[in-house]
Amino acid sequence: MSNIILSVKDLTKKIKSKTIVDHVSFEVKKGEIFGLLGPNGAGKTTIIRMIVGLINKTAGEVSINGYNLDSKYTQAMNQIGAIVENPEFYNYMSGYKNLLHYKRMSEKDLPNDRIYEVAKLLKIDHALKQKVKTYSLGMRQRLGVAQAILHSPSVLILDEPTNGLDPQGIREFRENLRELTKHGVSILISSHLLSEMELMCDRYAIIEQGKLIHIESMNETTNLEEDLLREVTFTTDDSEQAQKVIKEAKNIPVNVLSPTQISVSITYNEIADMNKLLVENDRKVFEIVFVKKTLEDRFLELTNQSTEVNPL
Ligand SMILES: Nc1ncnc2c1ncn2[C@@H]1O[C@H](COP(=O)(O)OP(=O)(O)OP(=O)(O)O)[C@@H](O)[C@H]1O
Repeated sequence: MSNIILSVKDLTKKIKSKTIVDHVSFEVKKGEIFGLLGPNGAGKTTIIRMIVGLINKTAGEVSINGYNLDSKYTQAMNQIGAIVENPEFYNYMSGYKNLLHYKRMSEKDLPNDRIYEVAKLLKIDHALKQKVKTYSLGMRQRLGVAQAILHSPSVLILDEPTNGLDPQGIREFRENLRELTKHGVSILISSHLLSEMELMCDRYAIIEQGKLIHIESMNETTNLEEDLLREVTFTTDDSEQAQKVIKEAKNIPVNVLSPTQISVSITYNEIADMNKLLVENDRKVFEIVFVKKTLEDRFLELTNQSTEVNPL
């Protein structure tokens, strides 16, 4: 069985003469959380709407768990669970009844136990008897995911799912999604919030003006071995002396940040040498801080934008 659950090839959407999505290709693997990241208007929602069959694509191919969206539409759709707009519920019915109603509409003959199973997975089992109108936004969101995965899809697709959630809600939601991946569900998620994507995704694609400009895995973003210059801060007993030692030995710029702190731009592999140099020249080194590259750094490097994307 293939490890690729969702495959998108040359997906394109034109509306009149405007190309909104331009030959976008990516793959989502089993059990991974894959992010579509990009500023407002980049085309993320349009990509998702094409994948879930809400709008027609102009060109390209989508297959979900091996089923081609064009030739095996029903089978492909059965593999998808999605929340593209805010999920709608019957507010005066309980969470359980909402899920039961949804289950009855499902093509699959699902056992009632499946309701408890998904509710437990999303940690709303304690609230199943309560009316949905009493649910917090976070709980409604989780009920939406429970509903979307009721029929055991291979891939869950979420468009900006944390919009409006508070930090605690976002955190819980993140944990819920991670839990789902442990049960083999793959997740495609879109967001313009860099920090959120950084914590949530295993891999992400950057979308800009309808084009996919880069795919990267989160470990690449924080890969310490790569040969890139980073800001490293050394806390020593004497900044002036430390600066002198480094300048004489290495002839590189040294910033004095405080009487005890200096910073230099070096690679990860040079940190140990720099420490040795300072110690051998009688400096006491108390702390070394290596500034890891964040997703925001990568985003700005790749897109050259001053950032429409909220860096929070
Ligand atoms: N039906 C349409 N007709 C014309 N233009 C459209 C249509 N749908 C989307 N667009 C345009 O396509 C571009 C991409 O929109 P899309 O909603 O996919 O972006 P997005 O990355 O999801 O951004 P957001 O986070 O704001 O939803 C935007 O410039 C939008 O105005």
